[in-house]
Amino acid sequence: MSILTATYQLYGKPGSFEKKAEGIALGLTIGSWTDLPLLEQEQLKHHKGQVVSVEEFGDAPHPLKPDTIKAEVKIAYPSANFSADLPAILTTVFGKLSLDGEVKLLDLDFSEELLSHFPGPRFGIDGLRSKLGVMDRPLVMSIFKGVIGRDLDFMAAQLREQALGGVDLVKDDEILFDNPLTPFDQRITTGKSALEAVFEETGHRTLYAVNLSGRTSGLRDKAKKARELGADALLFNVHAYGLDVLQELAEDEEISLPLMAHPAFSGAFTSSPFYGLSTALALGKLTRIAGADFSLFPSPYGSVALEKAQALTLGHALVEESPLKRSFPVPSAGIHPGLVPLLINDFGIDSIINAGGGVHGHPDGAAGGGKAFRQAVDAVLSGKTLAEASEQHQELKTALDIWG
Ligand SMILES: CSCCC(=O)C(=O)COP(=O)(O)O
Ligand SMILES: [Mg+2]
Repeated sequence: MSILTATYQLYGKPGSFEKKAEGIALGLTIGSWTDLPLLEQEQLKHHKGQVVSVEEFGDAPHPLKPDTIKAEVKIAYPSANFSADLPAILTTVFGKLSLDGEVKLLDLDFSEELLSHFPGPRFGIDGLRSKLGVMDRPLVMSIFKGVIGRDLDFMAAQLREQALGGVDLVKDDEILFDNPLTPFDQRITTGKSALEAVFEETGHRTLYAVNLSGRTSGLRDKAKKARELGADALLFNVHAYGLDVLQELAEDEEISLPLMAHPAFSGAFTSSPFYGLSTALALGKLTRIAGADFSLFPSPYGSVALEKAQALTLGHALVEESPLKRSFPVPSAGIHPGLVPLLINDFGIDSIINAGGGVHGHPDGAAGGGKAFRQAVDAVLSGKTLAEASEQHQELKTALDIWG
């Protein structure tokens, strides 16, 4: 029988965790197993959660309750207890438990059999690289900014500038929804012709990820329409909808488009050190399992920073060895060209450098901003410092002068 092992972080008095763990293992599976008649105990034992390990950290007291310490507890759940879908899994391992005091779900370890029920990314890092024909460097992505209240002409001009800067991808900002000035369908068709024009002029290919938004019941048809209209990729605010909605989109053969998961809303259930899910689990492992080809998350050094160890664990969860394809890590927020050496050092070349303000805020416009990022990437890959490269590249020099 296959199992799913959950790792939890708890706080409590030293020596109290075995009992607490046993309570969770029972409470989330067969309830008061020990009070049942022997025959029923025997019949139900295959459904009982098992405490796998309890590790106390005596040197990690609770910051506000110094008589309690941190512990990590692993509990294995028989897969016979749940159907092979994320709503059932999350309800089993962290349903009512998520409401029961300071408990944080750190990780879930899927058996290979259970994992086989999930799609993972349809394209993954290799598929996206093939689409773009870029195999040997981090991709560079920029974000539409200030498009709310503006029309399609503004959008097309901004897209053209970004593409001329040499970025590989441009994505909608996650706060751009359906609206009369830049409707979904026309964003796709207008974007496509703007990017095709740049390709014909320069030979550089840029893909555009349009924000798939609206009521859940309409998403599938909207995504299919996007494909018919020639969309390159879909941005999706997965955590506002739920991971299972992402999975539905990823599995649909008639959609079959790269899916870019935005982290909007996830801070509501990942940011607390005591409650919710770890960011690595929510934005890393589960987002990959559910089928995201890209996962955006706060980088450790930008304007909305994630603690470095968490960001690295998250990035690793997207690319670690697995039967599933790899998702692109996209560390984001407040990124400028001066951060490119750190980004490549920490996330490797199989990652995406993503910037909004760092592209549009460049004094030479978005085209200059895009070029500065591409110059920074080339400098790092050829073993030059950014300062050295900036002697040859004016756009990079300007960016470094402003942002450092
Ligand atoms: C918090 S990760 C998502 C980043 C994002 O959505 C964004 O728009 C970043 O823009 P910036 O101008 O900070 O590059
Ligand atoms: Mg944004």
